[in-house]
Amino acid sequence: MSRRKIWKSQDDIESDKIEQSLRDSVLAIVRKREEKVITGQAHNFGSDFLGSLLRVHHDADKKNRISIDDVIDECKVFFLAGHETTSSLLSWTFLLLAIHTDWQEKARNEVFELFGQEKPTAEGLPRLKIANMIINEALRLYTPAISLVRRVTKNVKLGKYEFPANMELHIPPLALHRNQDIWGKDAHLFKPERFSEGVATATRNNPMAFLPFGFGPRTCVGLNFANNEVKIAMSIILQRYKFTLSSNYVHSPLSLITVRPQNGVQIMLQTL
Ligand code: HEM
Repeated sequence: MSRRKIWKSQDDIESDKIEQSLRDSVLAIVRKREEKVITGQAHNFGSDFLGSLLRVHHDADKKNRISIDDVIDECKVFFLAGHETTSSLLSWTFLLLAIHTDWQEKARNEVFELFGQEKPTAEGLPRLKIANMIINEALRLYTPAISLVRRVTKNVKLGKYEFPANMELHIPPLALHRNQDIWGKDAHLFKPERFSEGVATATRNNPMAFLPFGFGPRTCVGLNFANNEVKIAMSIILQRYKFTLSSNYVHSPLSLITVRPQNGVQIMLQTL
């Protein structure tokens, strides 16, 4: 049953407007892509995510089709889930590299060894071992998503705990990521070397100890995409600049869907 408010506050009106304009923007992109096929400028909808959605939307068999509202919703989910999280990870990674310039130097050396002054390549990205360790350590200390939500489908007994059906569980990855029993007394310190032998060794084969992308069937579908995106941005910046933290920076992590630096991360760039 859909619920409609009889009286709308100023915030409700504003939020409806924003939703409508978001929908209109996505719809304009969708229509532009469709137009290309209709006018014969393109033979198909494209090989990216939007192309895949449009193929299903226009499937010859009506039973397989998804509605235009589904297409728009999927685009909104991927845009929001993919943008906020990755920008949060990039910000924290650069904060940590601006403070720990020894690791910045190690990461830069690796980038130069693999790519020189050239653009990062798809084959080279999985070989960025130091960058991977740094990204994992940033994800551990400043995990962008600080709550994973699950609903209990039936009564369950787990050890001394009983969970009734329909209960909502909020799992806090940050509490696990900074737990000294799991990570040791230096759990609060930035030490990418923890991940030198991979995540399984760092967590002593406890997959629940490190949950930046969640776990199980609903684990983040953009995990590899995000990892590559951050590695590309990191490589391009490291190839061009050295950087340190500005004295204007005030540490104030703010939890607003993701955890972000409230006032941004101010860094001082020095051209190489
Ligand atoms: C650093 C970047 C990212 C982080 C930390 C992150 C984190 C997460 C987490 C914690 C979940 C919930 C998993 C669970 O409940 O077990 C999730 C789900 C999801 N993420 Fe990401 N994500 C990131 C980037 C992306 C990107 C780039 C995309 C898309 C391009 C994306 C798309 C999604 C989607 C669609 C879901 C829902 C999956 C489902 O319910 O089946 N994420 N993400």
